[in-house]
Amino acid sequence: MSSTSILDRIVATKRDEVKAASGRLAEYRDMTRQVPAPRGFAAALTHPSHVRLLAEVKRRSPSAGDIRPGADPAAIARDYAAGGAAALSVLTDRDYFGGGMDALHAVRAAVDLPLIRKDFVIHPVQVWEARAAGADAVLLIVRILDPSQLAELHALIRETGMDALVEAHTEAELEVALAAGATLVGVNNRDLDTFATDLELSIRLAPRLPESVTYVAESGIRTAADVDRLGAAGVNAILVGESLMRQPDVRAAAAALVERSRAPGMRPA
Ligand SMILES: O=P(O)(O)OC[C@@H](O)[C@@H](O)c1c[nH]c2ccccc12
Repeated sequence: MSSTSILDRIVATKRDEVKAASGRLAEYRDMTRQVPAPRGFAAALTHPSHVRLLAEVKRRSPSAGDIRPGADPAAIARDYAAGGAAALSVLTDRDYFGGGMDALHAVRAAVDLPLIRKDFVIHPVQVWEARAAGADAVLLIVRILDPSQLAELHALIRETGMDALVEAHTEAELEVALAAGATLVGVNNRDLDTFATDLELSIRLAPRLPESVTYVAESGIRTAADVDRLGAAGVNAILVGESLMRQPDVRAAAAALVERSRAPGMRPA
């Protein structure tokens, strides 16, 4: 029996979205002249001895269902900023994650932190659309791109002045990310085909990362003890969505992780 994975379905949806939007590429490119230059996203996630929090606005996911239905992205973003997040991730996929470009625009207007457009990016129009909305970085997922697409999109993101967060889920994908020249790399602890999450993955792969690369551990991060383990492994930043979005007091929850991530000796010298 063959089954279509959720990731395949999401990418099929993206192909439709991109087809509908591709005629607006020039319009988005023109709009980028009116928006402020990108803020340093990777720089905000890099500190010699602290772990930095990249906090995600995430209302829903295919694995968890509703996480915080009806959440106001701008209000969540302000709470994350007040809690000490270094940068924010905004899911712009509508059908599977309950996000949207409207959420990215709203968050851009609400906070000054660097922002990443979190989506399943497969086409240049999505990069220009992100920059036109004031994004400072764009996610690229190795698993859904062939090497020439990855190279093309990576180069385009850098040309716009944004940073690319290149996401891997296996050692082989990590090698592809590094070979593409990525200087900001994420290891997603969640398998996008099965949704199984294993925090150990980003710890196991940490030694593969050169010192010059900013390393982000992604998904399934909940507790101060998780931050300790990831910090000891040398990660620069943690990408956290669901566990923060589920808290009644989002600001306090973010602040608790941030406090831990600044503890002395958090990252090995
Ligand atoms: O909600 P979590 O488990 O804290 O995970 C956040 C983030 O890592 C996750 O949303 C994510 C990482 N890579 C992605 C790619 C597409 C969609 C979502 C993701």
